[in-house]
Amino acid sequence: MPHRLVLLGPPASGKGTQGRRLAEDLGLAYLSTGALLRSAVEQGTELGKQAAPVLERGEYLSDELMCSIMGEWLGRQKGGWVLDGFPRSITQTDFLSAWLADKSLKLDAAILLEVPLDELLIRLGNRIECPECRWSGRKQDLNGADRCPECGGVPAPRADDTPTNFRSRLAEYEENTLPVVSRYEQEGLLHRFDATRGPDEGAKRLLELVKSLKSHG
Ligand SMILES: Nc1ncnc2c1ncn2[C@@H]1O[C@H](COP(=O)(O)OP(=O)(O)O)[C@@H](O)[C@H]1O
Repeated sequence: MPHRLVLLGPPASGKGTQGRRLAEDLGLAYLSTGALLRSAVEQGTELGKQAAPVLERGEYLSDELMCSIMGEWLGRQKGGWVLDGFPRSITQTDFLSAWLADKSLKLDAAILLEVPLDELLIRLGNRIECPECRWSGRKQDLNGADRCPECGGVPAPRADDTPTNFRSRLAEYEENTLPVVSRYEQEGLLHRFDATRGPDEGAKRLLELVKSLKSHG
C-alpha cells in the first residue's frame, strides 16, 4: 500500500477535503501547508507575521521558508503521509527528493486533482473553513447549522478566497507548480484524477486509485 503521497492541483480543486479523508482512510499523517500557515497567521506567531502579507496578496511563500518548515515537519513523522500544498515549485520538489533520498525513502505517487476553471470558481465561492480544526468543506455540508461537523467551531469563508486573490494564486500555480506536475510525470509518479465529482464519490474513487498503486518502499 502506498504511504508517501503528494496531492497537486489548482486552488479550490479539493486537495484539503480529499487529502484529509485519504490520509484518515489509509492511517497516514496529513499536512496542509496552507492550513498550517493560516493557523500561524491567526495565532500571530513569527511565521504568521511573515506569511500574512504574502497570503493576502495570493502569492507563494519563499522556497527557503517552506523547505525549512517542511524539513521540520517531515522529521517529526514516524510513518507515512499525505502532503497537500507541498511541493509547489521545482526547488521544493528537489528538496523533497533529496530529503527522501537521504533517508533511503521514496515517494509513492503524486496525484493531480483536475477540475475545470469554471468549476473552480464555483467551489471558491462556496467553500468554508473551520478556524479551530481547519476542516474545510462546502456551505451545504453544514446542513443548515452553522457549526463545524468535526469540532463544533464556526466555519467561515477563507480571507484569501476572493476572485482577485484566486487569480493570483492560479497564476502562481501555473508558473511554479505546473513544472512540478511535468517533473513527476517524467519520473513516472504522476496520476491524474478527475476531481469533478462530489466529495463523497471523489473520496471513494481516489481511495480506489491509491489502493491500486504500488508502494515504492
Ligand atoms: N508549498 C508552498 N509554497 C509556497 N507557498 C505556499 C505553499 N503552501 C502554501 N502556501 C501559501 O498558502 C496559500 C494557501 O494555500 P492552500 O491552503 O493550499 O490554498 P489553495 O491551494 O486553495 O491556493 C498559498 O496561496 C500560498 O500563499
